[in-house]
Amino acid sequence: MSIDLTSMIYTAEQVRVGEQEAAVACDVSMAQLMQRAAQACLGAIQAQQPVPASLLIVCGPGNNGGDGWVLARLAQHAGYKVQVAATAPRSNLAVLAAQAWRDQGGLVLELESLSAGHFQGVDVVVDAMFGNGLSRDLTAPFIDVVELINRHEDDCWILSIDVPTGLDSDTGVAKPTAVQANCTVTMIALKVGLVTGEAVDYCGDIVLADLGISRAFFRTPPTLRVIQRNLVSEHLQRRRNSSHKGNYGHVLIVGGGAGMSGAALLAGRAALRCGAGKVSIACHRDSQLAIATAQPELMVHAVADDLTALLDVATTVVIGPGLGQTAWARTLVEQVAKWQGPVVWDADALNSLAVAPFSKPTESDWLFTPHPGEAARLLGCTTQDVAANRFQALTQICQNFQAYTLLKGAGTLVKSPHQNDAWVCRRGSPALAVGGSGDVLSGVIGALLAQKIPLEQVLAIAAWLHAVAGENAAQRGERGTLPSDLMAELRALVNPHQLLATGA
Ligand SMILES: NC(=O)C1=CN([C@@H]2O[C@H](COP(=O)(O)OP(=O)(O)OC[C@H]3O[C@@H](n4cnc5c(N)ncnc54)[C@H](OP(=O)(O)O)[C@@H]3O)[C@@H](O)[C@H]2O)[C@@H](O)CC1
Ligand SMILES: Nc1ncnc2c1ncn2[C@@H]1O[C@H](COP(=O)(O)OP(=O)(O)O)[C@@H](O)[C@H]1O
Ligand SMILES: [K+]
Repeated sequence: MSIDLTSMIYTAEQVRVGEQEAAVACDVSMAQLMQRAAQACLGAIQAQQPVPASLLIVCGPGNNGGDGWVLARLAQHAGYKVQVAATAPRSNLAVLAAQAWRDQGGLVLELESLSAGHFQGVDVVVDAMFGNGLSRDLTAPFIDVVELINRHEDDCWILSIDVPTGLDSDTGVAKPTAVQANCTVTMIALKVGLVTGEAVDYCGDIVLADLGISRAFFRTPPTLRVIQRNLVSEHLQRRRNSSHKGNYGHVLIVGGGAGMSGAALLAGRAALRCGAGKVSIACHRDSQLAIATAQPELMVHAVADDLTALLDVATTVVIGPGLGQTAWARTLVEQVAKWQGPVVWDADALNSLAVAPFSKPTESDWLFTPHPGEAARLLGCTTQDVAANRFQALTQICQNFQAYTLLKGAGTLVKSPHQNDAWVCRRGSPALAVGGSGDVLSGVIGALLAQKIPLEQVLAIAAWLHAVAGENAAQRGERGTLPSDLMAELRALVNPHQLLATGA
């Protein structure tokens, strides 16, 4: 069976340990790996800029710099004009590679002396300062060089070797800034820090160079798996011709407090468009008319304080969209917390749990969909703490609340409380950065749960559908895309067997 290498994501430590074991298993030396790494970078440059382009290669002290030194030699042999700016090499391999460059007559500019003038006529800048060995925040001169490189992003094509310098390869956080690459050629495996959080602003196109040791390396189980289209199509089979609405569940959406009817409406619409058999809304009396008028297929109930009758007929509950934090909201949260069945907790329902948690009934399955702010409240930390290590925050919420958890934002992360596997969604668009997008997502999850998509997969599938719907809606203009625009896209995406033009 062939492995899709780009679907498995590892921590820096896993790569460090795994690459050494894999190299031994494949009888390849570290020096050979470095040679192959440089060769892979040369390939990426050749695909972008043919000879005789001009290259500026900026090398740091470790093996990332070593890759840069080897590349300098290979690129010059290939006919490129090469300048190297470097700090003194410290790792053994980098020392040897630097010497080989000098032996070939290559000149070297001190990193500290690098200035805007050196970028004149340069077509390609290669960032070989730090890779997965970045151990602390950047300081001078590296931070100045990163800023200098970024100032030339319009006139040069920027390639980062392994990881954009400054980006933490585990967390995707810039420390405190990072190279904004057009392309990152990453070695052996994709790293967590390349696919979540801020990383999407720095890496550009990511090219994976497996350096010929993948067959041994990929025995290591990954930290994250990339959510892929086939997971979605596997679980969204054609409907039986004889089926009826009773086969597709009954979603109850609890939300729509006074003045917040829109959020519940969006969640309800998304649940309908994703195939729920029936969708009811339990909302504040002030919101009832607006929701019922906007979408006749929704059954809209004004609830003063008692959800019993609605909970009795629901197969899935989504609580949170437009719920607010009033005493009314808290009464509803208390009742849903005792309900036995699958519950999606979103928005203010999560905030309510953060303030006063309930223990989950054993018969219930809870699914949490926090954005980083809500995640911080659940964990009693700051949003910055969550951003500093999204994967850790995800894992902690999962453990603390025994909830299937989806941490929102670019590179959405998903984890089950029962399995070690976690997922990352590499699809999506900043078009989704608008109020109401999250409400749509909670409706999608509710609909999928109602249709009996397994708990272990449901958040991953919903994240992918929502992200790709966002991408597709953004085709008509990223800025100004509305959550309402996702509905038609979702409808097409949840019918993969119909071969509609979904653009996915
Ligand atoms: N191993 C292999 O098989 C292969 C590895 N490959 C390549 O090697 C790269 C990993 O190499 P690496 O481990 O040497 O790490 P790297 O990123 O060069 O940096 C470490 C150096 O930087 C220093 N340093 C760190 N942070 C700093 C800071 N903020 N400011 C200043 N200094 C700082 C740190 O010093 P220290 O923390 O020890 O004081 C150390 O000297 C990997 O990304 C890939 O490109 C490929 O060739 C394929 C085969
Ligand atoms: N830049 C982005 N890239 C990918 N997805 C995004 C981006 N910005 C927002 N999203 C997605 O949009 C949704 C926003 O949800 P949320 O913050 O809860 O918004 P709201 O509460 O206003 O509905 C999440 O699913 C999030 O992952
Ligand atoms: K780098």
